[in-house]
Amino acid sequence: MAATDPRTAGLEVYRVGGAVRDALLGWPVYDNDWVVVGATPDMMQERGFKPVGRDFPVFLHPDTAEEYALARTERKSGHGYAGFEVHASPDVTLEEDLLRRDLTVNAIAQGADGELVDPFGGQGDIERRLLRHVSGAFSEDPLRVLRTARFLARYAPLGFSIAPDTLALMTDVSGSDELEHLAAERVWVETEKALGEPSPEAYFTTLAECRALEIWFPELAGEALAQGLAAFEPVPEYEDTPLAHWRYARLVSPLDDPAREALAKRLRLPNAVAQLARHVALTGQLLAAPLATDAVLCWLERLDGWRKPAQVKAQLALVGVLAAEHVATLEAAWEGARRASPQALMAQGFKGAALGEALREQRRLAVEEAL
Ligand SMILES: Nc1ccn([C@@H]2O[C@H](COP(=O)(O)OP(=O)(O)OP(=O)(O)O)[C@@H](O)[C@H]2O)c(=O)n1
Repeated sequence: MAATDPRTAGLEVYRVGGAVRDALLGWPVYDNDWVVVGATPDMMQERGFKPVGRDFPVFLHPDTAEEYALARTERKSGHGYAGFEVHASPDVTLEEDLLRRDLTVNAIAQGADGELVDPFGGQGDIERRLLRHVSGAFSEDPLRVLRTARFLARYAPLGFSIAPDTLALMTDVSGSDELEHLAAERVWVETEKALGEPSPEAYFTTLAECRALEIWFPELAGEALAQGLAAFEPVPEYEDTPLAHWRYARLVSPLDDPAREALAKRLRLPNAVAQLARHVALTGQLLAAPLATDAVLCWLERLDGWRKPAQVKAQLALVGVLAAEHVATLEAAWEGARRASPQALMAQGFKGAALGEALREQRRLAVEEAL
């Protein structure tokens, strides 16, 4: 497309990153990233590209909305993302831009003629099924520890592993205080993506191996990880609840409540995810023993089942994959208990604490009947 596109005619443009990698793997490519060598921001804007980068010069193509970044080098000068010195100028070469990237498989460029530029052996590493860092610059961005673990969660089924030297670098980064300086939201974004991949357990076992797990997920370090991973599957398909969120909730379901909440707080989880994790833990506890009236009533109460039916339905979907034989019973218990009506009891003269007690007793009887 670059060859015929008037917007990029005369510019030195390469397809880079994930698009080239996935095309070489024979995977579908939905989204192209481009690097532009020898250009200035003015040249891009004159051609109608829209600047979007705050920290470095990136532009959106006015027609395709794909990202075009000017070739740049980066140097670490402090902690976190504020601490990057970016140098983008027309004299930065393609090789220099590729050198600053994380993994060799992500550092392959493809010219308009289809020719690959691969100075760091990315194609060889794709053939060898190896995730390998490009250079020591890998360590300048601690997010790459999580990204590499996430790529393994995606590509492990293809036979990929992490090169020992790269794992050693990841361990060094975890041992410095760099990883702690990441924003919790970025850690969650990587984790959420990893949880949606074909081998999510590879993400967590890799983080354990390079000792990053104990920094961001200390509650899952050691024996807790094996327990969490054993609880990973199966999860249901339920309306809009993403697979990644079910898996997260199952992973942390063996933890005790304070540990689960501490993790949610550290990761600054979206409320919906933290709540799902609580509910999934409740369901796990319910199913760990034979169904008993008080336990079922308590489960329904803690799911806020009278006011929030969707929360019970989601957990019934989970019961459907964990202990299908209980679904009909629990559904009947819930339907029965929901029929208890505060209005009817008020009409009979109940009020205040006595109303609450009478209501609970009616619900208890309905649950008992269903069991
Ligand atoms: N911390 C990062 C983030 C990105 N990159 C580089 O920027 C490219 C694009 O990054 P991104 O879009 O985040 O990832 P993709 O590789 O495209 O992967 P995905 O398939 O997950 O989108 C990567 O391939 C890599 O070359 C990097 O070196 N270090």
